[in-house]
Amino acid sequence: MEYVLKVENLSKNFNEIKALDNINFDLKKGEIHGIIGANGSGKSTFVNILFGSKHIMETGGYEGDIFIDNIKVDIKSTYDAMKQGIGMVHQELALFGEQDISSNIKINRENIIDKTKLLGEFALVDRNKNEKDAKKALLKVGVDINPRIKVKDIPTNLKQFVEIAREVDNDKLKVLILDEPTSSLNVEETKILLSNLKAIAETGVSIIFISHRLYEIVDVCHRVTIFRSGRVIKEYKKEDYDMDKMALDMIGKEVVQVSKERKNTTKENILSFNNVEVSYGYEHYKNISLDIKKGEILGITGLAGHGQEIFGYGLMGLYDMKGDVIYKREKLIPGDTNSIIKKGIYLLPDERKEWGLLLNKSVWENIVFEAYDRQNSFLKYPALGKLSPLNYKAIRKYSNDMVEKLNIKVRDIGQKVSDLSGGNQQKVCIGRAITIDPEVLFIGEPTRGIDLYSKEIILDMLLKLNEEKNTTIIIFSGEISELKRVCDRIVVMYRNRVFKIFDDDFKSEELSLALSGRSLE
Ligand SMILES: Nc1ncnc2c1ncn2[C@@H]1O[C@H](COP(=O)(O)OP(=O)(O)OP(=O)(O)O)[C@@H](O)[C@H]1O
Repeated sequence: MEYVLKVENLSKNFNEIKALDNINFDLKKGEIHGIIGANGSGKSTFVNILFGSKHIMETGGYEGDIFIDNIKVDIKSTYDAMKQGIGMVHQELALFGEQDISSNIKINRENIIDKTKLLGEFALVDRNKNEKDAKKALLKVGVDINPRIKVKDIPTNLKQFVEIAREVDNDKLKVLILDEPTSSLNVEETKILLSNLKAIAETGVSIIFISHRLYEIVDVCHRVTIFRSGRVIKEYKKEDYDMDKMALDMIGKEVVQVSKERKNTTKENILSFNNVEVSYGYEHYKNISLDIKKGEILGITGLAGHGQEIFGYGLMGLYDMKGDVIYKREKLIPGDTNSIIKKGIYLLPDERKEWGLLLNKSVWENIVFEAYDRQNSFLKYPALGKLSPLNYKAIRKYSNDMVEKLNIKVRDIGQKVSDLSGGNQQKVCIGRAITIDPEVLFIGEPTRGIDLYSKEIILDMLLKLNEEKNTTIIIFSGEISELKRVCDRIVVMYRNRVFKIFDDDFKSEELSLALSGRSLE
């Protein structure tokens, strides 16, 4: 059997945490090999080792052997990995926003105009050829966009395609590692990417594919390896795929899906957007109106790039919003974030880099700091305000409870957030939002990058927050099946406007049609 990559007895410790324990893994030429596992099960650590990531070396390296084309290799840096033909797209995107798409794709592989034709020693970048190459690579991954556009002006879903195109442009690429490449893509874009990955694999490139979406894994992968607590629990061949069994292997117990009994009948609006205008980059939204009802869970959905995030982002100043916004009969100034938060509205954006996590601080500090900072919570002597010392006993109890309730995988609440897996960092953010206890909570893609067990825990927490505290929750997300389970109403955005609002029959064919701007009539 022709293995392009083989891994034997790979282990990795982060101090006392055993992130990987004797992993054996192989990858055939032209194979798409899926890796699945709960948050914190070691998937990213595994691929970070293969890609020579800096933080692996800085934390003592790894044990075990890695073979490329049957030759043992020592991967100590990203450079070593790239020399072996390994390319990787991380969970957190790494592009240069101020540069155009083609410069990002051709980075370190720029075409140079023949020096002999030039005076002097310096070489000139051949922009035309770069753009042609970039266009070719983009088409290979399934998108047709102008490579001259600056990366900062394209939405996250397109950035994901640009990053993959950057790796695919490398004609020495043997192994392509994709860590949750579809988490910011909608159903259509995911289909496009998956079918193009299949075509790329057919050209002989081998792919390691990490995802929390089982249906994608079984669609695109020839083989799947399941990680649990840093170990390989099982390997599935395509003919043996069974999603229920795979889920059970991954989590170690059955997952029960939560859902809401819809009963919100209030007519009272808590927050209204009246003919507002929103803009960012090249996008412009005009005359947008939406009433949000007190105590409801409102889902806002749409294909990526159609504006599901504009209300939360506009109100909190991440996008420019102008116009009339009324909160409990009072006029709000969009972008005046501090006073809006003080009034009881909070936003947890869908992009991780916007979360405002204090990466070098502990889990407990991240959970309580905003409530302490903005609301003087967790003080030993509340009457003294900020002069009071913190009530560490209460903080410890509260943070431990939150860690348990949200199933956050941590050594203890003193662990630095930067040391947590991506999914567990996300859960810390949700813990922070719950701690602030807002009256209105905007939350973007709350289950992105979250394993299928923890997804239910998060949705259940949101349901409880809504039921017990009557918090109005606005979830903007592309995960329609989840919205259907937990929302009172669902707004479908299409081409920069509110296309339709559904308040009863979520099963209707109309909801799917609305996503592409169509209706039954
Ligand atoms: N730099 C680090 N220092 C300490 N512990 C770390 C560090 N990086 C990762 N870990 C720990 O290693 C374990 C595996 O994390 P890893 O990121 O590989 O999980 P994952 O399966 O990719 O999770 P997710 O699905 O959430 O992305 C976790 O317990 C995590 O807290």
